[in-house]
Amino acid sequence: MAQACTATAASAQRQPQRRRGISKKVLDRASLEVPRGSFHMLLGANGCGKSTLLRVLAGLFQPDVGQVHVDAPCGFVFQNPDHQVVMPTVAADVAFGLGRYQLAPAAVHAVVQHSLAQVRLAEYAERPTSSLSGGQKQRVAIAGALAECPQVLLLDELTTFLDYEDQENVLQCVRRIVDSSRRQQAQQVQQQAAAGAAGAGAAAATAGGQQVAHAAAEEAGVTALWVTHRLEELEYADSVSYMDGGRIAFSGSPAEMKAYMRRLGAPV
Ligand SMILES: Nc1ncnc2c1ncn2[C@@H]1O[C@H](COP(=O)(O)OP(=O)(O)OP(=O)(O)O)[C@@H](O)[C@H]1O
Repeated sequence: MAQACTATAASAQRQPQRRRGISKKVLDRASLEVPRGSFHMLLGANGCGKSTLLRVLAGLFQPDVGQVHVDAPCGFVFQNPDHQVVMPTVAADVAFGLGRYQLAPAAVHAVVQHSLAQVRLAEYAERPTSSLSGGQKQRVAIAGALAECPQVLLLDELTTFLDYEDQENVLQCVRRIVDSSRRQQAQQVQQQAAAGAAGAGAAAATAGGQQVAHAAAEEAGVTALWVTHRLEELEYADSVSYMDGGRIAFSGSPAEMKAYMRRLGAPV
């Protein structure tokens, strides 16, 4: 399957502000592959380098060595929604990033409503952002990222500051976004195959349809890369990578990940 993001042997050091002159290796030849159209989790203990790798993928932080590829455009959502949701109303916040595109007000309104519908907050457009729960704010932040039609969502520990119900809501929200993007992609494949059938006769259309289906699988919609240290969030993922000491130590399915953790002696 094609990859939406890759980091190849990325190494990086960081220098704590209070300890100038002392730098610490945070990424140590980290290599990550995120399948296109998947909900991929990057799991690991606090401080192992997950957020740094996510920032490297987003272009917010440069590695010392290594190579990075990310399907553009990509959207980043931060751990603390109070750092990202800053406008007085929900609609204004989702529209914030659209300011650079010179869209007509009606087009902005349509994009905002569509993005809010994707996170199931369509009724909240005129609400003050100060009245939202943490989970609702995270979904508004996700809607703001979606408004710019990303192919990749880079999501940094979104559940850290949320209660259990909000954690579930945000996880389900991302799962739905990936699934509905896949369904839309599949529908486009069918429509294109049907158009091919109408134009080229049934036998040729079957082959043509297969080619289109293959091409669409290569461009399989929105990819979500979700950083977390919570093993219990794995049930929402299609695939997972485990980071340890600045390196990707394991990648596989959630079931394979649990088996790997059991071999390490973790209570899974
Ligand atoms: N801005 C920074 N300046 C200096 N050191 C930093 C900075 N940000 C992170 N670090 C250090 O880099 C290491 C990796 O941090 P990072 O945030 O990437 O890890 P993480 O796995 O995402 O952990 P957490 O879950 O705690 O956020 C930590 O030791 C941290 O102290």
